[in-house]
Amino acid sequence: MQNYASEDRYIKELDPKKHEIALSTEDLHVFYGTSEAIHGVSLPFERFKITALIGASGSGKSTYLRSLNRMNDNIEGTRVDGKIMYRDIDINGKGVNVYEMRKHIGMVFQRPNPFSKSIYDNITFAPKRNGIKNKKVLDELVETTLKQAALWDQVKDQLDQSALALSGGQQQRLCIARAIAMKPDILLLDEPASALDPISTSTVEDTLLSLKDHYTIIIVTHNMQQAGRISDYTAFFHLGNVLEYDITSNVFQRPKIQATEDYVSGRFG
Ligand SMILES: Nc1ncnc2c1ncn2[C@@H]1O[C@H](COP(=O)(O)OP(=O)(O)OP(=O)(O)O)[C@@H](O)[C@H]1O
Repeated sequence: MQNYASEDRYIKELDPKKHEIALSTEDLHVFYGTSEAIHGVSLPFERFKITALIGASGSGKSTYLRSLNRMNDNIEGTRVDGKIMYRDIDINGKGVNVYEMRKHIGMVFQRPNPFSKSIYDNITFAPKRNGIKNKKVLDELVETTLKQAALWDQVKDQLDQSALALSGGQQQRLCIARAIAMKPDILLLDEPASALDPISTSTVEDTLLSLKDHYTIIIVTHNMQQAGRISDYTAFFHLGNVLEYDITSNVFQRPKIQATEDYVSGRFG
């Protein structure tokens, strides 16, 4: 792979008076043992917008995404330095209740991973553990979240059936519904459509577009067309650095950095 200079970069500044920033990182470094996978990334994530993280395999997208709600804490030997600012709190700091924080910053993984339970129980599992016991409230939560995830019409008569009997695309939308049942502010998605067929992919994309009225979404994707279709901002990762961050149409149509142009035009990746 061509070696581009990491100093040659363009990171669009967002004026905090005009753009409400829901989450940001400041000089974030991630190490696996002694190996540094993320080299000081500073990015803002605007509220109620979709930001796509793109870049070749191994460029650090998933590592960075996982840091945003401290999923890397679960990987032994991992160290994360730098700030992750959420509502004026550095959630990478000591003393943060990670369980509480993840209620605000939820995650959906690449492979649909519903629990081996009914559709209804998948949605209500975490809210119940969180103290919601009222059946009417839980019923409403199931209906609202399944509607938001564009799944209600297909499953409303089979809520007691196993989630594992759903198609891959339906399972992924159930996982999105399960994540939003905790009413997070921010949704992190790691290639949520890469295991799906084109029709299911398109439904998941429509779901994400409708969700951005209520959620700030950060999505890792290998699919350039998908980033172009759904995201407002795009960050281009290369060897653990972000070389370009801008409005998506600029990144794809008027990239400022040669590496970005080469990547989005398919010259490497
Ligand atoms: N658990 C781990 N332990 C050690 N190194 C890791 C681990 N996970 C990722 N890495 C390394 O960190 C770097 C970034 O990987 P990461 O998976 O974040 O990239 P990516 O851009 O998401 O790639 P892909 O698109 O293939 O998922 C790579 O060099 C990878 O080998």
